[in-house]
Amino acid sequence: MQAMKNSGVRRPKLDWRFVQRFCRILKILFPSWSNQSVRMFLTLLGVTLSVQLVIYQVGLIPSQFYEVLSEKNYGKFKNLVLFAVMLILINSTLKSLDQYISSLLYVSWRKSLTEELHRTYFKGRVYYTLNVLCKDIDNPDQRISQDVERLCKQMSTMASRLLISPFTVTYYTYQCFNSAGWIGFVSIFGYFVVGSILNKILIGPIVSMLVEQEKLEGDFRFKHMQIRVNAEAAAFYRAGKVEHMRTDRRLQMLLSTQRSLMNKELWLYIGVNTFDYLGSILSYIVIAIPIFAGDYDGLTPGELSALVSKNAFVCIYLINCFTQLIDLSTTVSDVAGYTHRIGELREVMADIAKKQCEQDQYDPLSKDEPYSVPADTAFVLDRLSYKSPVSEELLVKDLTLKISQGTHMLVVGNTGTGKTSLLRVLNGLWEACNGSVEMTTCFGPRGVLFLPQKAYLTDGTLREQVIYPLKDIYPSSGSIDDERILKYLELVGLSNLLSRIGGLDTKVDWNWYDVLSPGEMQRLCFARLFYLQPKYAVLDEATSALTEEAEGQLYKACKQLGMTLISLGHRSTLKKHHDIMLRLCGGGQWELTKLKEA
Ligand SMILES: Nc1ncnc2c1ncn2[C@@H]1O[C@H](COP(=O)(O)OP(=O)(O)OP(=O)(O)O)[C@@H](O)[C@H]1O
Repeated sequence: MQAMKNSGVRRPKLDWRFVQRFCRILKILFPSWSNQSVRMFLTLLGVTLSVQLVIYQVGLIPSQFYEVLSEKNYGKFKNLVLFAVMLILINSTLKSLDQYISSLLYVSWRKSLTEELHRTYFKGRVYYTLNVLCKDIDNPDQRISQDVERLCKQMSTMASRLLISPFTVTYYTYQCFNSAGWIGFVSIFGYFVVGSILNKILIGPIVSMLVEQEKLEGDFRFKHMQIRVNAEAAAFYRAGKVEHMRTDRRLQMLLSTQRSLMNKELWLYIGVNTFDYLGSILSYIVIAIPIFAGDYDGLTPGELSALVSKNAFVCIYLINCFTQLIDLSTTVSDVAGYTHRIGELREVMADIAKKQCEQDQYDPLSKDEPYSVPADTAFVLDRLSYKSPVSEELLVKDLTLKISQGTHMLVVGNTGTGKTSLLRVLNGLWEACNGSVEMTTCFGPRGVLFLPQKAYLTDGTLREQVIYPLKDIYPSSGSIDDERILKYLELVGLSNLLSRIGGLDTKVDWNWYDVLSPGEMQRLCFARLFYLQPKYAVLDEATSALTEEAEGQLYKACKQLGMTLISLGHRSTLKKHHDIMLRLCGGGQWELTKLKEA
């Protein structure tokens, strides 16, 4: 909403930018000539052309009936009926095939476009920056799931009509020119041009309103998702009333925008329908011109009515081709709206990905020359200063320190002093304002692993929770891997979970956040840590929901497994597990103290 109100932000319209964005999307939908979508598209073209040939034959049938009936020729009449039935059967089969291929195209397009968006979305840290730090774009999830779906649906419904129109327009223009002369042909074309200009004017405001409506649709859905995810917390507050009010408020905003959109669409509908019905009268005016000019004076009434019927079909069909194009206006306005939303998302994601790629090039690990930092060091911070993205005040100023193997470090400080932000900077999620931070070891099982403050559980089986973020177990380990997982589940005190769930690989359809207590979630995250056994474990209040005794056991186990710990926390009992302590004092100040003598 805010973005739309900014005077600097261009409103989405049916303009050149739309054409560019649309062409870029087309490139994704049709990546190469040998692509499946291209083959389907060509088949669709073949089928629609065949439909047109059959329709042309069907259209000529009434005039043949006039002729046969006025001659009272029973034999010809019988053959004509059989011919007509056959044509209708072919026609209905081809039309069904047309619908079927359009649906297949929709699925294929949706796959290509969504997968392309996913590729950039999940590249590096793009999804984080987009969802947490980037304020330029609303509801990326909705754009990827719903907007792509609707765009592909609308395009697939348009496809066959758009595909065929150049052929039908050319053919029926030629026929119309033959039967009604240049006056008929020019008047029909003029009529179409006027209709198109009017429609372009009427579509203009609809596109930007549709974009706004989709944003509000996303906000409304997000509100429901928020309640779904936090149902228990809301229920403890007995927050039904307030959430009801807030959710209704979002619904009202959405519905009022939908109403305004419909008001604008009303004018477009009036335009489209008037164009349709005026078109049918225009066809008779076009036919009337040669009749009143006396061109057909020599014909008998039977011949004249057959000719009028044939000419009427040709002219009506040409007008119909144009009205079908004009009827697409509402679909075009939808396509334009979704194209802008998806195009905008692609552009922002590409920008973020490019920027992150440039940043990563400065990563010393990716440089060719040997790095001078000792191998037993994980992070080197040199006069590092950072701040939160929305504030100008430094959280930490000129922090210089090395995090080395075997030296366990505790980071403490008041709320909001920037402890978790330090980890964000170490992980490359946030940029430093000044100075440098270098991660001199890799990320993952053999290097550094972060346990964030909010335990993250993915969807899937218990095994998938434990081995996360690995995709599969180590292929060679087989049953040894099972034993390791079971051992670590026991070590963290979660063996009961295994019997509760029914096995490591039992498929679960619940949300892990709903069935585990915060303590159990933290224990599960430790099982993950033990399984992955990194050299360095960065723990952000990872034991806050556990007893001090459990905390002690888990820290001991980490050390026995050879991990160097970097912990954040408020508890004084944490001190005894660490060698040095970094205190963040706020306002950029910090102090480093030794907890144990070496
Ligand atoms: N995504 C964000 N966008 C803008 N500001 C943020 C964001 N995340 C955190 N901040 C702000 O940055 C400051 C430091 O936050 P941080 O999470 O590092 O605090 P912390 O010291 O870890 O606090 P706590 O002890 O409560 O975990 C806070 O003022 C916070 O509001």
